[in-house]
Amino acid sequence: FFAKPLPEDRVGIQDFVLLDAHNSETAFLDNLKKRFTEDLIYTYIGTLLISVNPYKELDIYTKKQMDLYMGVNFFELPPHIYALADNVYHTMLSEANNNFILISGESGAGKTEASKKILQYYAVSCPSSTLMDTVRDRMLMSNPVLEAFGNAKTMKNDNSSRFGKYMDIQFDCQGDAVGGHILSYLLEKSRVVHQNHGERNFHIFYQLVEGGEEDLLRHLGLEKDTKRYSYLVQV
Ligand SMILES: Nc1ncnc2c1ncn2[C@@H]1O[C@H](COP(=O)(O)OP(=O)(O)OP(=O)(O)O)[C@@H](O)[C@H]1O
Repeated sequence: FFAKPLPEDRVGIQDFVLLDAHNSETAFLDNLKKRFTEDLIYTYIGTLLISVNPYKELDIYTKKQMDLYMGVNFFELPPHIYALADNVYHTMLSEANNNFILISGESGAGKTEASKKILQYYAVSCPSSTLMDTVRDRMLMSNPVLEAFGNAKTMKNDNSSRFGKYMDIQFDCQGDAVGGHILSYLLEKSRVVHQNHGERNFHIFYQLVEGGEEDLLRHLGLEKDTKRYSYLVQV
């Protein structure tokens, strides 16, 4: 018998709880930096997950990685967002209670991407039924629409969410997803008429003007040239 091969992760300390200098900010940051330079972007503080944005595609979100983390004890494998997602799911089922994942960080930290990784993980790992597929498709496929209307390029992030998002997935006692909600709040409406220097309006306006079909543009009285519209070319 062969044990599942563990991904390499022997850089620094995987869990800050084990850091000797536990009240030293420098030691904390050094550990994060050391791991980050080896493309290890995740580190735990107990059950809390710290993620550092790599700003490049890493080979850590494959189906193989998902399989590795499915149903495995939280601390058994190197820190990963899949471990967190899996742990929350199983805790919910075993405790028959609501559970939540709170994602926070400054603009560009990777919150939106993290939420998408979690959804993708559930899409693959949760039991599948026709209803589940519908829920899954709606949760996953609503993202591009929400991002078109609610995201914009800012100085910090080319795809910055300019609204808060609350998302819930409802599961039955078997662990099948049976429904969900996505609520948006505090949309930065002022961006429609004013953007700071170097920033852009919501993606949808450019997508419409540049990518809209001729008939639609004619119907809306628009021309295929974003430079004609002052709300789209503020400097
Ligand atoms: N895990 C990741 N792997 C690779 N690239 C990432 C990852 N997370 C984030 N990025 C990159 O960083 C960019 C910004 O991330 P994201 O939009 O998730 O930030 P955010 O915290 O939601 O920002 P905002 O608060 O402005 O919406 C992404 O468009 C992507 O290019």
